[in-house]
Amino acid sequence: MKWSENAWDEIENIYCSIIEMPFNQELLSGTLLLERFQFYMQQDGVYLVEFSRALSLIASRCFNHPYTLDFIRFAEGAIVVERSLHEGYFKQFNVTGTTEASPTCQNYTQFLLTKASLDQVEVAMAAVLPCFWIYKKAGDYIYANQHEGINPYQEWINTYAGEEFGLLVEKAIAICDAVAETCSALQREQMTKAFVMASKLEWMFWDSAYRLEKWPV
Ligand SMILES: Cc1ncc(CO)c(N)n1
Repeated sequence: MKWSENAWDEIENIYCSIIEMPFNQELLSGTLLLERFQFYMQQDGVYLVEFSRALSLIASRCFNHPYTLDFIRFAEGAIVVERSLHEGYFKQFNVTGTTEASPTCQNYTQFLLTKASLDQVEVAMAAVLPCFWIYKKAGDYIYANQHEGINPYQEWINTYAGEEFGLLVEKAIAICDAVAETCSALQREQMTKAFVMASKLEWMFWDSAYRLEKWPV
């Protein structure tokens, strides 16, 4: 069994819970309150900047030139999506100003940056994989189950259900499987642990947007 198959089995229940979340169900029906989507967009802007820094760190730590190039491209992709958020949705939905990270966004991005800088690079690669894989799966699910008619969030749905993003995701999974082959059982376990933790944080990210999460102090 490939490492990724086993890792996905570990998070299947988290993924199922993610697609059932009110945020995603309302996104697919187009009924999600604009305020919640705006909150999400703004936090995702913060997230994507830090995510691309984590990917760049991993790129610099790869031993193998093709992987370095792949991670540089992933980092570039995250910045391109962030820019298009600013130029598209931020304008369309009147989202302004810079934002402080919410508690969950802070938790998630710092987790990724810590893994990317301090952990074994294979573990860092596993930590960023849910960001690709869960979004692809959730994007495909939302795309396939969306309702007839106009959905104000269509462009977002198309981004993650799109073929271009799908190719990046396949590559990220294939790299994790290839590096897992070179790891010990203990190291593979650490990869899976990081993968599961990032999946929990993905769940929390949507939940925090739905709740319009604030700092308690
Ligand atoms: C929180 C989050 N995770 C993953 C992605 C997709 O890269 C995103 N845009 N935002």
